[in-house]
Amino acid sequence: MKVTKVFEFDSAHNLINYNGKCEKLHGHTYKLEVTVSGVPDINGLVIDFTLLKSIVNECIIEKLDHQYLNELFDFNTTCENILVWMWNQLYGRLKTDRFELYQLTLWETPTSYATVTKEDMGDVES
Ligand SMILES: Nc1nc2c(c(=O)[nH]1)N=C([C@H](O)[C@H](O)COP(=O)(O)OP(=O)(O)OP(=O)(O)O)CN2
Ligand SMILES: [Zn+2]
Repeated sequence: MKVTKVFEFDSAHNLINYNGKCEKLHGHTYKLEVTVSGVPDINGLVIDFTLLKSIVNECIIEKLDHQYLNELFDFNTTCENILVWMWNQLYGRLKTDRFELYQLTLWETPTSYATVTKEDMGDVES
């Protein structure tokens, strides 16, 4: 079974090696969907949403919210590259005998998003 929690954060960035409006400084209200797969425990929880919130806030949101992403990262701050970083931050924190990180979807605008799954990333550790 899969369970998903949705987060939002606001960050500024500009793309590098890019010819277009996104080479200029601009901001997004990013939306992040974190999906965990596993077997419900005896009380019917795959992972407690409260625990999931606490881990994602610590590993992702507190680091990126109201930040200029180009100052934090040495890679081009595309959705795709940010997702790989997020996966590596979260994978080890969301892996137990009963559940694990399954999918991340990052919305950059209401019409643009990227998704990464375990199939894309394999068994990487943070
Ligand atoms: N494959 C990718 N392409 C682009 C990315 C990206 O992360 N991955 N990022 C950008 C820019 O950061 C830009 O902010 C988003 O582009 P776009 O969807 O074109 O933004 P709009 O505000 O124009 O969205 P509309 O909903 O179409 O108005 C560019 N490309
Ligand atoms: Zn952008």
